[in-house]
Amino acid sequence: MKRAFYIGRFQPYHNGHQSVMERIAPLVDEIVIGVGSAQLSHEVNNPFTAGERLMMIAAALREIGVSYHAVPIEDLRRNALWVSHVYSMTPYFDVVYSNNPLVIRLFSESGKKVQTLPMYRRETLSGTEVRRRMLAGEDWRSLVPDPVAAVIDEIGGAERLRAISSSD
Ligand SMILES: Nc1ncnc2c1ncn2[C@@H]1O[C@H](COP(=O)(O)OP(=O)(O)OP(=O)(O)O)[C@@H](O)[C@H]1O
Ligand SMILES: NC(=O)c1ccc[n+]([C@@H]2O[C@H](COP(=O)(O)O)[C@@H](O)[C@H]2O)c1
Repeated sequence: MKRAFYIGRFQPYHNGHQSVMERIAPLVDEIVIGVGSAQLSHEVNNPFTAGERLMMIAAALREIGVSYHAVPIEDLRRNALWVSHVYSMTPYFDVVYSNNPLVIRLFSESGKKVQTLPMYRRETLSGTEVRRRMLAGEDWRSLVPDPVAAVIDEIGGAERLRAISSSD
């Protein structure tokens, strides 16, 4: 059984994340997905709860049909202990896929195999751009899988983000 680990904040889950999942899925038996900064929500840069992000991931991955475990992971103030913290919360995995320099450094130093993947249409596919468009009232739905847009609509995500932003 080969498992890959992929962590992100998924604020929200977008088509860049989906392209990463599609590329990893054929290479492994299961994907272990870390929902990072799980303690954060209701902030302009982190509007969604860990539970809401789990709903987005479930909706998106139903389309791919990959086996996965999604695990919320809260941040820890000590980077040197973070990899052990992740291990304590996740099923065993063989390889990490990430483009985050700190994540790459911490897992590499622990001896774990780390792979990077090329960014996919990064000029538009970022959580930052999806949130910017939600705030500006521009089209954000085309940047996320349709089932994720449905989840965000169901929880009133764009309205929440605008309300949080205007009370800042
Ligand atoms: N367009 C993309 N193509 C490939 N990988 C991506 C893309 N966008 C993000 N990633 C990668 O997915 C992982 C999780 O990213 P994250 O959830 O922080 O998304 P983000 O779009 O970078 O978010 P934000 O803009 O909110 O900081 C990281 O390793 C990140 O580099
Ligand atoms: N010390 C820590 O808590 C620590 C270290 C490295 C990464 N992380 C988390 O891992 C996730 C990485 O995801 P991104 O690639 O989306 O930034 C983030 O949620 C980040 O906060 C946490």
